[in-house]
Amino acid sequence: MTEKSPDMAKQVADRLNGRPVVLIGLMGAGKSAIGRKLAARLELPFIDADHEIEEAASMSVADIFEHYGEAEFRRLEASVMTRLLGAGATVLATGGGAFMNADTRAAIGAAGVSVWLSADLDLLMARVSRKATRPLLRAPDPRAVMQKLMDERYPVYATADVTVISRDVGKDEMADTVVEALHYHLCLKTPETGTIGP
Ligand SMILES: Nc1ncnc2c1ncn2[C@@H]1O[C@H](COP(=O)(O)OP(=O)(O)OP(=O)(O)O)[C@@H](O)[C@H]1O
Ligand SMILES: O=C(O)C1=C[C@@H](O)[C@@H](O)[C@H](O)C1
Ligand SMILES: [Mg+2]
Repeated sequence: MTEKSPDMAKQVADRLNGRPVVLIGLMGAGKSAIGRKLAARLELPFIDADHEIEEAASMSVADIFEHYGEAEFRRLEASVMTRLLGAGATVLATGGGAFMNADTRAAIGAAGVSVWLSADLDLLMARVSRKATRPLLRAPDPRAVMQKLMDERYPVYATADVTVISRDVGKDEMADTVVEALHYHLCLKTPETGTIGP
């Protein structure tokens, strides 16, 4: 399927003016899948932070957790995020925990435009149950883990510049919705009132 509004995407890309769009959200929210389609619409490079971490460590995220522990993964994640945020205008899909690091959050705020893909528990569980590669969910009750992560993280994710509710619609429709939300944030909203300008 083709994108709905190439003009809108072009205006968003112009307004980004060298800044990355940084996608945040829980596992299964669609950061990687929607991020790839968003990048195509904005004609920007797509970067997946989890993939970059795997390249830097020459091993999978699951293996880093298993062999070095979560704390070491978080250190590596923070350092990779610093590097990626300096890469100019890109669409950057973060790992689900990256925005929970205060330094990383501040760096995202300074360098980029953050977009939270917010999704409810049922949708997330339906999505993540397709693959067993996520180390945090290798637990006796993955749904309870996801609920706990939602409780801890959603108040922090909610500080993102833009929030898009992840709906059970196709990926192209979701990517179009993100373009529209970015267009509203970057091109229509006035900083003073938060409403549509001038
Ligand atoms: N809008 C959508 N419609 C249908 N499937 C989707 C949609 N968004 C994501 N998916 C699918 O859900 C699964 C999880 O999505 P994805 O891997 O993009 O999540 P993520 O936010 O990157 O998660 P993680 O933090 O674990 O990397 C994938 O199989 C993806 O293709
Ligand atoms: O939500 C999280 O903390 C994680 C999400 C994934 O993207 C990976 O970064 C890793 O599995 C941890
Ligand atoms: Mg991902």
